[in-house]
Order: sequence, then structure tokens, then C-alpha cells
Amino acid sequence: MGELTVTVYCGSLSTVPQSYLDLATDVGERIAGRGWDLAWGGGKRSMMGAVAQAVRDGGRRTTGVIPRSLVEREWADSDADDLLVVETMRDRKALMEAHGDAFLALPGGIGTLEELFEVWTSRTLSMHAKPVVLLDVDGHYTGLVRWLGELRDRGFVAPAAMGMLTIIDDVDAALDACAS
Ligand SMILES: CC(C)=CCNc1ncnc2c1ncn2[C@@H]1O[C@H](COP(=O)(O)O)[C@@H](O)[C@H]1O
Repeated sequence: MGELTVTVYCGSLSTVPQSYLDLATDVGERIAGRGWDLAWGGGKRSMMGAVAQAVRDGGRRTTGVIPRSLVEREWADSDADDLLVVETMRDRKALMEAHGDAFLALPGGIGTLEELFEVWTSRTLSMHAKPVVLLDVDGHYTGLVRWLGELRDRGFVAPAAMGMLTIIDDVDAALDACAS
């Protein structure tokens, strides 16, 4: 397996349970352990900070992309190897997409969902061919995944589109999917 940059989307709020911070650290350690690099939203708070810190502690590179307006609110991570400060949210998403060879969503909230859906829908429209992986631990996404299945059964989501989102509950298997 060669070197990869994984773009990670995950929760940014300080209110998430500790076990999710630990999960983010675990993911970061394993990304670095594979000799891979990280692109992320550039924040130091919560899971976002935890995953980036773990990748750096493992000796690999972190590239953060953050809009100027969120530099304070999300505690822009001055330890990032590259901190790209952009003007708009759309610039942020575009750069996070451009920097990643694969996209991995950990448990998160509405921002995570927004970013996941953008990279997934753009994959279904053949705008890129990179893996899109959802790490669904602890049943975080059970309701969403069930509903998406219903939408597929009712003809609103193409089976092929469902096939372009890899849903996995194990960290190492999720990283394997990022490399495939
Ligand atoms: C104007 C525009 C295109 C908005 C689209 N909306 C978004 N696009 C990209 N990242 C987002 C958006 N909304 C929230 N986020 C980011 O997603 C991250 C995770 O948020 P959350 O904790 O899952 O909640 C946070 O860094 C948050 O700033």
C-alpha cells in the first residue's frame, strides 16, 4: 500500500462523549501507523483536534483547511504542518476534497454530514473516483443508514449510489477501504 492522504470529517463540538475523542485519536494513530497523511478542517477542538494531534504524534503530516471566519471559533490548529486559511466554506470543502486521496467520515454532526454528502454525491456524478467511507461505530449512523436503505428501496437512491458509500464499523477495515 503506497502513501495516501486521507481527508477526515468528524465532530467539532466539545460536547461529544469522551469515547469519540478516543476513537478520533485511534484513527489518527492508525493513519500515521500506515505511513499516511491527514487533511482535515484545521480545527483544534474536539475530535478534529484529536485526530490531527494523533497523526502528528505518529510523525505524519497534517494539512488543515479553515475559513478565516472560523479561525477563532474552531481554534485553528497552529501546529498543522500546513494550515490553509481560505475565504469561504466552499473554498474549504474544495481544498479538503482536492487534498485527499480518500474521504473518511467519523461520527459527527451536521457539518460532518454536509461534507460527507457532498463528496458522496459528487462521486455518484463521476466528478471524482476516490473512496468515500463512513465509519459507523456505536450505531452512530444507524438511523441514517436505515433511512438511506429505505430511500433506495423506494427508488429514490440508486443501488449504484449506495454502492459508492462504504459503511464500516471497524477502524482498520475503514482504512483498508480508503486504500482500495
Ligand atoms: C456555505 C456552505 C457551503 C456551507 C456548507 N456547510 C459546511 N460546509 C463545510 N463544512 C462545514 C459546513 N458546516 C459545518 N462544517 C464544518 O464541519 C465540521 C464538523 O462539524 P460538526 O461538528 O459535524 O457539525 C466543522 O469544522 C464545521 O465547521
